[in-house]
Amino acid sequence: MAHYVGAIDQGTTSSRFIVFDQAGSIVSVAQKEHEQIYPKPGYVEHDPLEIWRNTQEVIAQALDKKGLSAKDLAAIGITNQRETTLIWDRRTGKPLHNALVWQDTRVDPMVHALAKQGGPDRLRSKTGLPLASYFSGLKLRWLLDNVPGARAKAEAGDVLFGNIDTWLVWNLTGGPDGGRHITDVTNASRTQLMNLHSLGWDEDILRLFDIPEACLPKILSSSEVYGEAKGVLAGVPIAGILGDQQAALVGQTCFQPGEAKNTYGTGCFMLMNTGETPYPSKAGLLTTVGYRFGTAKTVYALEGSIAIAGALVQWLRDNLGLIQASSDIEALARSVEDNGGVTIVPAFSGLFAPHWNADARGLIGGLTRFVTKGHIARAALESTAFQTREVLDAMAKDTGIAVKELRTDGGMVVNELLMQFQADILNVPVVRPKVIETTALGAAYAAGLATGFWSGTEALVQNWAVDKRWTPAMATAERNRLNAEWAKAVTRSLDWVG
Ligand SMILES: Nc1ncnc2c1ncn2[C@@H]1O[C@H](COP(=O)(O)OP(=O)(O)O)[C@@H](O)[C@H]1O
Ligand SMILES: O=P(O)(O)OC[C@H](O)CO
Repeated sequence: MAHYVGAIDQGTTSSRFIVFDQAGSIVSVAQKEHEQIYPKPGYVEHDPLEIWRNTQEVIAQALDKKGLSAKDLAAIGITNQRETTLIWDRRTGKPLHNALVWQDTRVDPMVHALAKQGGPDRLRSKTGLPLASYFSGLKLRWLLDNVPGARAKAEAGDVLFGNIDTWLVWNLTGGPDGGRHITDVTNASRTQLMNLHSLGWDEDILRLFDIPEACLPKILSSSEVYGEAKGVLAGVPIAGILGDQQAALVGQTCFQPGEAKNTYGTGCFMLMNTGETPYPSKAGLLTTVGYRFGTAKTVYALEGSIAIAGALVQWLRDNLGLIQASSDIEALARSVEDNGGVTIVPAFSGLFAPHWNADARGLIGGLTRFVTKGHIARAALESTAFQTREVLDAMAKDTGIAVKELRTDGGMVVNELLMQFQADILNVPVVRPKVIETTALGAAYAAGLATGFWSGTEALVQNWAVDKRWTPAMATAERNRLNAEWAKAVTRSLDWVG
């Protein structure tokens, strides 16, 4: 009998394959980074073939490490960086262009043009999303307009569109040889092409964006058997698909309305379960699909998306050479007592929630000759905490719910300095669960629920356990002073270009 469930977690910086047992504990893991391609300012691309190769490699490695094979897996789930957009040839399986990553801002001119036509309100009420370069729809439009011959082939159904989930399922189920062209409702909700109420592609928006429906995948639930894998996982049912932030919501077992989690990876994303009807935001949040398990009712979420969190740590490492490894930032930040008056606003792709200012750009403010590398490191970590505070305030404004404690996960939460500062600046306790790979865990849960490996959500809630809790320890006056400095710096970063 198969004792485990596997999950592919294809993130912005790396691909992982993780094997979980019935208790939701990690049995084996393998991970590989892929190249970030920056052809010009504002452009961010990934090579889809590299992602597919890495995915196959990490699957084989994770199984090998523990002497496992496909027979040991009851099912696999897939979770992925959302919105990242690619098109490929149905016959050859070859991508027609690098994938346009969610952070890529090349469609800003289209955003401005559509805004003049009065699009934003219509789009928000139908899709829950503001008009922004972040989502897939306009990225797909750019590819169809700019890759020679792509539009005609897409109209004929010979060129397929997908986010990374769709690309991986299609390849895992045979590629040109009968691969399934599907997505799940959470990923579809981030294209800005899906109607949040009918959960189908919206004809009006397809017309507005000039997208042929023939190239779009079929939208399915987040938890059902989509097909069997071929290759190294031959015969294993693929039974769960969730965008990575929704997967973390499931992995953190936020199944009750009002429960929320915050995932600190390349970006930082807070999602709150808002129950079975879409909850419109007036405070700059996104309304999105949280999850849909098989034929059960769809659960919606409010989301505060922050584009740059861990990516700023990577930037200090790769572009400035201040640190050798991301993990070095904590010691460097601890080498000083405070931020020395420095504030960093990492508006590298504009500012996302709650500002949605495409023309914002990053700044480092408050520099004096006193400032050292340590202060820069500290201000970099603090920027994630300040952005999270803005998002939590927006959640409270929209829903009237003051989160009692914040469940965290993602690559940055090993950073204890950040976790304490986060609790201090929110004035809310911050909790880290035992398993911080909740993104992969959520995808595994979706797959295991569909195949009966887990009996229901109650069993999953039993699996969740606290590793560490940080309680607020900062004086109110200091918190207010720091928050005011942050607000001032944000004002200066807005509308920098354009
Ligand atoms: N100790 C650390 N302190 C701060 N940031 C870290 C630390 N370790 C990793 N990171 C950051 O976490 C991010 C990776 O987290 P992960 O959840 O794997 O991201 P993703 O899913 O977006 O690929 C990177 O941006 C990295 O810079
Ligand atoms: O890869 P992550 O974890 O930074 O997540 C990216 C998000 O899905 C983008 O919306």
